[in-house]
Amino acid sequence: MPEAVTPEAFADAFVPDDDEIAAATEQSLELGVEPVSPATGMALALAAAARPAGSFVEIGTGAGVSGLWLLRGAPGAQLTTIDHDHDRHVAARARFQSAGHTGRTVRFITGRAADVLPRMNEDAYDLVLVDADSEPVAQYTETALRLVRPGGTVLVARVLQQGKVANPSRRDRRTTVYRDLLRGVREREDLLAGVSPVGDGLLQLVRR
Ligand SMILES: C[S@@+](CC[C@H](N)C(=O)[O-])C[C@H]1O[C@@H](n2cnc3c(N)ncnc32)[C@H](O)[C@@H]1O
Repeated sequence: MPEAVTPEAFADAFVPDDDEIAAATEQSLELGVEPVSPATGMALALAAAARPAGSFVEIGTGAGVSGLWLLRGAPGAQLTTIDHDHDRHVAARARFQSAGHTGRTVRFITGRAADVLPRMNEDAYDLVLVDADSEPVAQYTETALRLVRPGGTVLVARVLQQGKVANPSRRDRRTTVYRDLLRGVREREDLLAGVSPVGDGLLQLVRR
């Protein structure tokens, strides 16, 4: 078992190494993208594994780390991944190919989420991961809930914002956006909602 000083570090160290994900992580950092943490990635893989042949959407490809995790959990799934940054998509495409995922498995849509999402089919996907810009996160989440079929899962990364969301004295715009998102989904009868403190916080929603 790994030795680690904090529960978070322990949870990250517990995740087995994966060369492809390590390479994508390195490339992300070179491109100035913060990828999901190893423990968050494994949480994505575990959620994905429940839909082995599912159709997934990812908002915020980066250099491919979170997408590789989703496909590690469900190698038979199909992933549509959206990012407005062309260079990041070039990098991610290379990483997916290197990991053995062909164009039949991964579809890239290069564009702004606000333009792309309204053109996607509703009730058509099994899982949507939201990990893009923060200001429209509630809007993305609402749209994601329309894209998934009943029983489908929506995951939203980084919802705890380095602990700021849990601290009521923190009222900056970004923190408030995530706090309002969590408040808004907590008691909805059409959802099952939970927050996991993994990484920077992962909101997990199931559409009833
Ligand atoms: C935090 S990074 C995603 C990291 C990635 N999920 C991972 O774990 O490797 C956020 C990504 O969202 C993209 N992005 C930001 N705003 C966007 C928008 N409005 N539409 C589409 N992509 C956006 C950025 O280019 C960036 O690659």
